[in-house]
Amino acid sequence: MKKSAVSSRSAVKGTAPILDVSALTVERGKTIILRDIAWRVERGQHWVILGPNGCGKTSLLRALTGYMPPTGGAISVLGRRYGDCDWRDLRLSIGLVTSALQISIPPAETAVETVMSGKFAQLDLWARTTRADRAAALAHLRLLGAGHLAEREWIFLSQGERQRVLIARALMAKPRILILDEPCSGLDPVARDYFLGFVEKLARRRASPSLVLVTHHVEEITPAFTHALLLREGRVVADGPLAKALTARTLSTAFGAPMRLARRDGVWRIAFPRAAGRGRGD
Ligand SMILES: Nc1ncnc2c1ncn2[C@@H]1O[C@H](COP(=O)(O)OP(=O)(O)OP(=O)(O)O)[C@@H](O)[C@H]1O
Repeated sequence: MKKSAVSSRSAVKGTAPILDVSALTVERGKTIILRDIAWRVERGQHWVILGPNGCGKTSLLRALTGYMPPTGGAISVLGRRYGDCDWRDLRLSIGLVTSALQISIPPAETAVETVMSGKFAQLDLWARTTRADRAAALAHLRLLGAGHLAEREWIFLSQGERQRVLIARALMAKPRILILDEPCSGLDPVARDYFLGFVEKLARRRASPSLVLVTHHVEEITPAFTHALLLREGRVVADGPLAKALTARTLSTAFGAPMRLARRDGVWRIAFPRAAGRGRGD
């Protein structure tokens, strides 16, 4: 039986995975950016994607959101496959919070306006919104601990505040999966800890979309994350439940350097064996 037939049947039953990526390959010229990626996100799972610079994380996100057409394989969202239906429709099920968005926000736009613009997953459309949209936007801001910022203009928001406003904005479209692309970059350690507290709170809500956190840092994996996908050179090194997929061995393979991994007081940490501490002064 063809895979698409299986997918659409399970969608009818309401049992389709939220995201189903199979044999995904992306090539540009002679460069193979992603090779034969298989990845499945089921309801209630929260994933972390880890891997070194250039391993293909951003390319995978771009493929998932329809901006990087694959050269092979298939991507389905809730049983509906890219190529078989309007990709803009599928896009609405996938919220993406990425720093690339930040330059597109008008500097004088208030936080609540920015959040309302997320209803259509497009910029500059808040003028078509209603009082109910405004109430929803304020509720999302409050959920992210940013209710007090509602009338503050974008240009005045700190980096951590901007990230929370962009997450509230992404929630306006009621996505089934919410991708946070390196959301902690640029945050100081205290702001990072505070921000991760909100991510954890969001993940633990019953109505939360499945979260996908893209990061280089294991410290950012809060307890609500259940699964991990590790990439290296465009390939999957490991995927599955955290306890199985995230080990010293898989991390060392993904990052191409020996590492130790430990979890203390709920916080993951890596350490480098002494001999591998190149240039660290010890
Ligand atoms: N359109 C393209 N044409 C050719 N090569 C590309 C293209 N887009 C990305 N690449 C290459 O694919 C590889 C993966 O890039 P990608 O940006 O997905 O990595 P990444 O894991 O997100 O890296 P980082 O952690 O540094 O953000 C890189 O070597 C990049 O130069």
